[in-house]
Amino acid sequence: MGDENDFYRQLPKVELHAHLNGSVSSETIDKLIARKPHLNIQHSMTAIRSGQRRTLEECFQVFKVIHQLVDTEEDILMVAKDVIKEFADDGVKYLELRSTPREDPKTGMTKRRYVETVLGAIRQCKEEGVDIDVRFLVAIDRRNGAEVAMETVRLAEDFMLSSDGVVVGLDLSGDPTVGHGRDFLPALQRAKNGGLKLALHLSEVSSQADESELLLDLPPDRIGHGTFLRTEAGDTESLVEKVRRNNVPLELCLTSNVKGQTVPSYDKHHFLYWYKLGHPCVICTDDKGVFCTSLSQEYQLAASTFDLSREVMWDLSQKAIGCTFAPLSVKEQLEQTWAELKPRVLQTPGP
Ligand SMILES: CNc1ncnc2c1ncn2[C@@H]1O[C@H](COP(=O)(O)O)[C@@H](O)[C@H]1O
Ligand SMILES: [Zn+2]
Repeated sequence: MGDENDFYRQLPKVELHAHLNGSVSSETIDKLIARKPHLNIQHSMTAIRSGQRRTLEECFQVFKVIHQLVDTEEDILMVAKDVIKEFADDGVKYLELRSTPREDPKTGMTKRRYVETVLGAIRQCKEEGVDIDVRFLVAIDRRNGAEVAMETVRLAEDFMLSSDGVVVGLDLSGDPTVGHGRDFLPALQRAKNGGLKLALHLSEVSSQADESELLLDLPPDRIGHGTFLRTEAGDTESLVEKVRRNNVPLELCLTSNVKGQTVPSYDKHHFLYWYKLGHPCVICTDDKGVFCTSLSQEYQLAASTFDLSREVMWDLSQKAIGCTFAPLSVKEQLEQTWAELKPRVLQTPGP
């Protein structure tokens, strides 16, 4: 009798929505705390455990604490390598990591060095033979405004051309209650014209209808969360219709949304709505460290909540390949990997 945990760990998976500093495991947090005892940071300040919930605002406080712990090149290298290896151990074959470049005059960190360090971690994991293909999305934190956003786009453009295909796109994230998407339109438009793919957090909270309406016209290449797309009415065409017309895949993160209280319970998660429409949906973790989860756990949770079979979950993980920002040759390789693993993983007897 196949154990469900084992099945979901062995299921080959694609992770497309993972914030680097939100993905730091408690083991890595231990190492960081040991490096910086003077900060007096406790474990309870960096993670939201099972059964616990926080407002989204409180979640953003947690990131500030983690950022204090991760403020040198050495920290970033360690964090990125640990996170990549943890995803690989969890059966993730292809990962798109995202992170906001930070500078810190105290440690001498620059935004360019920040990105170079993450790319260095990706390279080292590859050299060490870690069985995972990793790409990077440069993140814009909406809190930092339009000017910084444009700077970030320029940085991303540089790396897109010099990183051997590792930097593939841009993310718009950060506290959704801060700022307005219209301020980021010029930067996002420029990025898109320059060939960067766009993964945008959209309608993570209610009251973002105007912004989503505007940003959906870009259109983005993928949408993070889209929790309130369904209920917010647009002016002319509904937001749902716009998303469907452009066939923009959704990155859906069950635990993140429930623990962050933008979705009242797992069974009310908008996954089911979009899945039933036959719309491309990719299950993701968002912040596996902060929300104490893993991608295999998220797949298992979706399966148990919505009563989906192993075959259905296999299809979901396979369809995610088509939603990656990887070049066609990589997508074909991944399809090959899925095909090779299928008989062994799927056809072992279930419960
Ligand atoms: C919970 N839902 C969410 N909504 C919006 N943005 C989020 C997020 N979770 C994480 N981030 C974004 O990712 C940063 C941490 O990783 P990096 O320092 O970039 O690696 C946060 O500061 C925030 O900007
Ligand atoms: Zn996110």
